[in-house]
Amino acid sequence: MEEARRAALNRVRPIETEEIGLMESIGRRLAEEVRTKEPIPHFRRSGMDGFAVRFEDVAHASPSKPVELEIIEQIPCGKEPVKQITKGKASRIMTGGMVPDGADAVIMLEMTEEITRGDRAYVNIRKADTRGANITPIGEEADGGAKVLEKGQVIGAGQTAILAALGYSRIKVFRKPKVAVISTGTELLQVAEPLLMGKIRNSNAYMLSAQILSAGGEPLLVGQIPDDYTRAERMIYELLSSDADLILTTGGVSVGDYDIMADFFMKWGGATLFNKIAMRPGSPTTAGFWRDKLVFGLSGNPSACFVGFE
Ligand SMILES: Nc1nc2c(c(=O)[nH]1)N[C@H]1C(S)=C(S)[C@@H](COP(=O)(O)OP(=O)(O)OC[C@H]3O[C@@H](n4cnc5c(N)ncnc54)[C@H](O)[C@@H]3O)O[C@H]1N2
Ligand code: MOO
Repeated sequence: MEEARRAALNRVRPIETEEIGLMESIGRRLAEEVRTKEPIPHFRRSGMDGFAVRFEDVAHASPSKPVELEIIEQIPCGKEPVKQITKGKASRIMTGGMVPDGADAVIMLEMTEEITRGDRAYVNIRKADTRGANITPIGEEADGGAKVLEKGQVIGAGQTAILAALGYSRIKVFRKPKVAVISTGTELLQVAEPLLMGKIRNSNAYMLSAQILSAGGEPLLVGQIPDDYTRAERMIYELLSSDADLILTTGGVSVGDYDIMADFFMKWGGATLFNKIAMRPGSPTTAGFWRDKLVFGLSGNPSACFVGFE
């Protein structure tokens, strides 16, 4: 199987790229690596609601010997602090807030008690914690210029969040490959048709469309044809000079009298890469290429067709 995979992959060329909006890029593949422009976070960030302090001031604080500090500023998220923390001072800070200069620890609100005397506010600190406690230093999550996403990665929820956080409103992605599907089989009915003796509805074309979509391609259901060699040949040659990037056929690749795709791959103008794979289901999976296009002859047997595609 690895050999067959390699034979096919050796023939593929990288697809063109396009630049699209962030929302449209969800589910697509990145055409370039993504690096941070600034460190993340780009300011010292508090991880708790509490008080920004100088560790030195509270190093010996305990429930029985709390340390009292004067509150000099309120720092909600999104505000740049204006006051520096000096000896005996503290600022009230929220989770996600910017830690003021001079502070080197944030004490959780639960370890403190606020008091007011006259028109001044103070806080009693009952626990010292450690130097640097509850502060995310600049660049802790990623340095400025660090590679955070690889070329070729699928843009899922996490990747979308990263792109948004880094300020990418337009994304360079690979174009979706157009994958043409031809279903062969005289027994095939359209999905909406009533059943007839000996006939079945074409389920492979829809199963393959779902697989193509999951793999990031654009399915084109180009036709459902009977086991008629000339029609199949004409359809494939037309597709080879169309804008389809890849051609898939289902059915007719085994040794039966009407297995027209097996004949096609023996006689066509392209090169056949393999016409059997040591796997089950999917043993008659066939592949060839013509100029720069791959054509896969997948089995008609639904489970073999599914596995052959994967
Ligand atoms: N004498 C031999 N007979 C078979 C061999 C063999 O080595 N010697 N291999 C068997 C294996 S394994 C498989 S797999 C199948 C492969 O057959 P084909 O890929 O040529 O497929 P068909 O004969 O056209 O159809 C097989 C089966 O699937 C149904 N089918 C076909 N198209 C569709 C469709 N679009 N949607 C749903 N179902 C479809 C078709 O009616 C048949 O029942 O060959 C074995 N035989
Ligand atoms: O090889 Mo067939 O593909 O067993 O079902």
